[in-house]
Amino acid sequence: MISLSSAVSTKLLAYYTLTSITIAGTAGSVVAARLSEEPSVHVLVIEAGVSDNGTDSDIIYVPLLAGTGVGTIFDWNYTTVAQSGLDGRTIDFPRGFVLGGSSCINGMIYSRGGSDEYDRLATISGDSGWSWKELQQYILMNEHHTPPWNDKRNVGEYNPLVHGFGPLGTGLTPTVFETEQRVFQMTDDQPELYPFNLDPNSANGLGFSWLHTTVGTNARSTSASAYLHPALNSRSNLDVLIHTQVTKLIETETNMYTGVQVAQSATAKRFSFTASKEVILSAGTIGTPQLLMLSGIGPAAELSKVGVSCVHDVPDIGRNLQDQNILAIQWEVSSPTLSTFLSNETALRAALAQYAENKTGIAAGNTLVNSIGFVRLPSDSPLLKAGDPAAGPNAPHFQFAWLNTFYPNDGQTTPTTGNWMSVSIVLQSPTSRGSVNLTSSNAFDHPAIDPAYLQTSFDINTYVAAIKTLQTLMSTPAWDGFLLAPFADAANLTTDAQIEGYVRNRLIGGGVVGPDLLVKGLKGLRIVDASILPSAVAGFPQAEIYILAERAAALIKSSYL
Ligand SMILES: Cc1cc2nc3c(=O)[nH]c(=O)nc-3n(C[C@H](O)[C@H](O)[C@H](O)COP(=O)(O)OP(=O)(O)OC[C@H]3O[C@@H](n4cnc5c(N)ncnc54)[C@H](O)[C@@H]3O)c2cc1C
Repeated sequence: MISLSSAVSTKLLAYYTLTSITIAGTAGSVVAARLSEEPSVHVLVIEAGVSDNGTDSDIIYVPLLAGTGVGTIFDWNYTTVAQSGLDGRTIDFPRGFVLGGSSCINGMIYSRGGSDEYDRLATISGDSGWSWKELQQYILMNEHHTPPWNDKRNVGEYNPLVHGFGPLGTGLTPTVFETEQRVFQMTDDQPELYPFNLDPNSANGLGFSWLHTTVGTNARSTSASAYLHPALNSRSNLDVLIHTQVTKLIETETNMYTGVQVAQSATAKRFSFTASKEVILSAGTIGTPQLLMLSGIGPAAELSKVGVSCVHDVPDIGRNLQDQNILAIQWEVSSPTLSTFLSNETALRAALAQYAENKTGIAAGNTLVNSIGFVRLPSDSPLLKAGDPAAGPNAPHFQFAWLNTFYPNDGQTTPTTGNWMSVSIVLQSPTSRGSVNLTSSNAFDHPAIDPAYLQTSFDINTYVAAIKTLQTLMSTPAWDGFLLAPFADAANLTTDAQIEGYVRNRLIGGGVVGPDLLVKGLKGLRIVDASILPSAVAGFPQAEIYILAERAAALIKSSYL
């Protein structure tokens, strides 16, 4: 890693021709590391945020602390604009502000989504290379299954054949709670209603499964730790700048963007770097459209509102923002869960001390969420009359994840006593579409983020259907003797109107390029990150982003050689 001042004064400007410049998020780190495998390619990686190895990096890497990076120095700490679908609330919209991007602060769930998700991408892009079948090599070169620290074998809990040999470590829980036993009791009791799916990372996108998370043997695996640092430690053709924000893309020739302007604060001096080949924009769903618009590439009418002159009028930039928000229902239960342990400060301190000592114990593995269910609306559901927004006939409409603790929604306070578990509900194919817009021409001002939650009747009614499905499922015999009572807030969710009120009050946030990912109509500018996905992904997005970045890197490499 180098500082901006040394990059400017010596090495990068004086001695090298940069081949490409990328940004160090989840996707960008994969692309940079893969490109640097070719010694003739020199890559500069630029990250606005902090190092993943500095102060407080335990928050990132200790598996038990997953989730606590939100709202810290590792987060951009964005908030949305007021959401009319959420009774006017604004909600937090976390994104990673760190080397490795959001892979350092996310919930660690690694679930690819079934084949329908990728086949839809291939159809929309017109490139069969994005289909499930043709992506297999990139799927396998991205992650590998690792047994947990206690060497639990996980036999019958996953399918080794669908896991590969890539840098990212993924694994299953070392510690099983009663919650998981009950979930799989339910699939055993009623397989026709609640089918067991051996691995949600297989082509099958439906059913109830054990869940992989991005926990290697005993630490979180991120795109920084798995891809970037090993490359950085062993190659001289890769440089990383942190605390350095790209403020603008530079048009180096007509319609060609191979340069970037950077700065360390709103008032600091601007510097620029130019690549001989291209700039690979991987600033994520908020950063990428923001940067394009700051550079005059975007919808002319929106740009003129903040005094940015439009150089290329591209109406789609900043449109179609989709976010899969989360809603939890919590139950008090009869035996200890992770919540029991988390509310015992002495036990928590002892676990963190044990982890610091030898990387073992409850802090060394995923314990929060270990089982998941992907469910479709019934085929005769009136909600599907106007069309089915899911990726295909084997793609889910909603997802339930069982959490071994009290997972608070907006406005709820975690109880200090009792044993708790929660089920989070996530819509898989929301039809509401929002936007990202500039609030000023200053790159350091946060943009206006409007996910437009619950703007369509399909979205709100599918939430209502999902909650009713969950209520049925949680009243099957498998849960007898374990569930005591739902948390007071959710105790009276009987009518559709009561359920809708709960959703709107409690919910929390969770085709600009061609098939080659080059920005249409421009040269030297490619986008590789979640902002190019045309629709929300069933499952969880990070796995699809890693896979997409692997193929993108291969396409880019072959275009250089
Ligand atoms: C709290 C949270 C929980 C999540 N949980 C899960 C989960 O359990 N499973 C899952 O699959 N997905 C999860 N996700 C989503 C997933 O992590 C993201 O979709 C994915 O990591 C995004 O990858 P990306 O490469 O598109 O962007 P990011 O990884 O966000 O990378 C963008 C990078 O660009 C940098 N950047 C932005 N603008 C600039 C600029 N102007 N100059 C320089 N650098 C810039 C950012 O700092 C960041 O490092 C979660 C996300 C969050 C925030």
